Amino acid sequence: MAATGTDEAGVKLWPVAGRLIGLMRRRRGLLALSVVSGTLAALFSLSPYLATAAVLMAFFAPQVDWGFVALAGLAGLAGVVAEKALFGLSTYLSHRIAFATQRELRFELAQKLARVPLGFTDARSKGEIRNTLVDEIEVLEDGMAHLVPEVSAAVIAPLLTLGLMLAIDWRLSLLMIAPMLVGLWMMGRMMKDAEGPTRDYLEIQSRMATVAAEMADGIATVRAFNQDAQASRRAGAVFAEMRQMSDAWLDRAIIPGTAAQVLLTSHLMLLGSVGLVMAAAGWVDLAVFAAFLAVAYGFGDLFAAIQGISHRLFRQHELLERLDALRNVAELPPATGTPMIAKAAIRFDHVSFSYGPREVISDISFDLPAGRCLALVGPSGSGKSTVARLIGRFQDPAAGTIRIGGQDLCAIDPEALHRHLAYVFQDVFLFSGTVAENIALGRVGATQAEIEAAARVARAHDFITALPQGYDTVLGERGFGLSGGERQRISIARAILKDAPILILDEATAFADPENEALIQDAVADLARGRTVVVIAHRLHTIVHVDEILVLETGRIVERGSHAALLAAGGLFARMWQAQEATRSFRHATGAPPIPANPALEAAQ
Ligand SMILES: Nc1ncnc2c1ncn2[C@@H]1O[C@H](COP(=O)(O)OP(=O)(O)OP(=O)(O)O)[C@@H](O)[C@H]1O
Repeated sequence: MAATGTDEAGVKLWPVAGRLIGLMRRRRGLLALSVVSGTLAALFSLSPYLATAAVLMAFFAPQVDWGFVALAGLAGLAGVVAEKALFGLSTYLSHRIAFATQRELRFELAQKLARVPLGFTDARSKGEIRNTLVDEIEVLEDGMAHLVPEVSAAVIAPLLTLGLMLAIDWRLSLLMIAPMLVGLWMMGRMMKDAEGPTRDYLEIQSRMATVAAEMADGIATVRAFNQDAQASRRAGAVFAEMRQMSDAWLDRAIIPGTAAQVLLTSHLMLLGSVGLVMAAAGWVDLAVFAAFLAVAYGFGDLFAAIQGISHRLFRQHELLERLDALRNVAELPPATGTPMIAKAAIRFDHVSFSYGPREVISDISFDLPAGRCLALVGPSGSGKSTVARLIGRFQDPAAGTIRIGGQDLCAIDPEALHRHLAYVFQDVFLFSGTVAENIALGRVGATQAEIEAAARVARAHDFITALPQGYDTVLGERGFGLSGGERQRISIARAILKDAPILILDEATAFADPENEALIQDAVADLARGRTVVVIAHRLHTIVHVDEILVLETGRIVERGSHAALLAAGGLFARMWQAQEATRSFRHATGAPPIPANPALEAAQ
């Protein structure tokens, strides 16, 4: 048994059990009840063997007491009934506790994900997070649910029985447990060997989840680029890796595993043969020997249960480590200041930011008074979105300070901050729910009338009412069924409903249908009016009248000023403008629909 307590690899199973129990500590009353009923069940499980032993001892006595024999038989039977009932109760309770704990863990992790910098979820694949949140916590639940009844069965009852047996005859007791102890020691060695492979196994399993999620999420892109074969090859490589490591583990485990199994079940043979010789020689009482044989028979089952629990606990060890890794991710430091924002003015003071070792924002400063509009322009990858995300404190800057209403962003309560900000991103996330629920994301508790009013301003009401169930139409996992333009308008409706004083707008790059685009721009115009606006602009003619334009290149502000001033300066902005104007003239010359100007930002003045 010692081998299961601490194997030499340093995987200490008792602390793992302790941690699992720790996870369930909130329900310690029920847990105690489960332990008591599990222990009693384990003790009662020995009753048929003890009853048989008693019958055999009575049978070998000089005078057979048939009344006692009948009583022992009945007691054995009653013990079996009690065992099943108590085991059922223990399992029922431990499952209830485990389900509740599982829910708490998932909830805790979901909340945690809301508090970590968004960069964390960017960097880790969605599949990996989903794997921990869904699959790995499911396995932990299994560990928690089976821990108490199985530990009771595997440890407490054998220990008590062993004590009793030792008191009756230590030599026969030794014969009974010696091969088992060697078998358990071998199992411990195997677990030591399995530590690395188990970690690899879980890591590959996590990668498989990532690949599966990518295949499901990116299926359209994969097909569009005719990359089915390539994607299948990538997935196939991970599946093959999993198979290879499972095969290798099987090859390594089969011989010691079989030997351990033989040892764990050979106690009956050893006790039977050596004990018989001892009984024949008169060294032990025949009745005691017969009783030991009966108990040893049941003892084997109990030791087999130790194997089960050790295996389960061993797996939980790795899962707990992975869970801890997620639970211990550093959160954005909590705000220390007041939850109020006085004015919707934004100021960047020498702000820099890096993704890992790579600096993507370098020494950026600007001042955006409340109610004004700032445009961020620049080549792809120049850092426009990163600046916008820093305003929402998706990440904290590595250097410099960002202030809203004169307060350091880090001193503003995150909830207050997000109440003051509305984002309209290009990539609109629609969750599985009705259209109304998706719009109501902008303000919890919004009434149907408010939702509809927002949808009208967002020029979304007409297409929504044309949907099969109108506002009650359920949208798919990623808003399946709505066009890009329609998604944008849902997103604008959300922002209108939110009515935040600061608007961060990532201007949609392209919509095939100019009518749709005109609608969006009208909606944005209404949304932007009277707010402080930061717009990531891709089409330069849409920001002709904004208060200030920042031109970014590789994370630095290379030019700044009004549209006219930047054109006159003849720098990067002027070159970008000329390139876009050339495209617009070409579209005009070829009769392609004109790209409408963006009245939104003019209206925001
Ligand atoms: N999660 C991330 N991890 C590492 N690097 C990132 C991450 N997100 C963005 N970057 C890098 O940061 C730089 C700035 O990206 P950002 O998205 O801010 O540029 P952008 O100007 O908005 O580009 P675009 O116009 O193409 O949207 C880019 O070089 C990009 O590769």
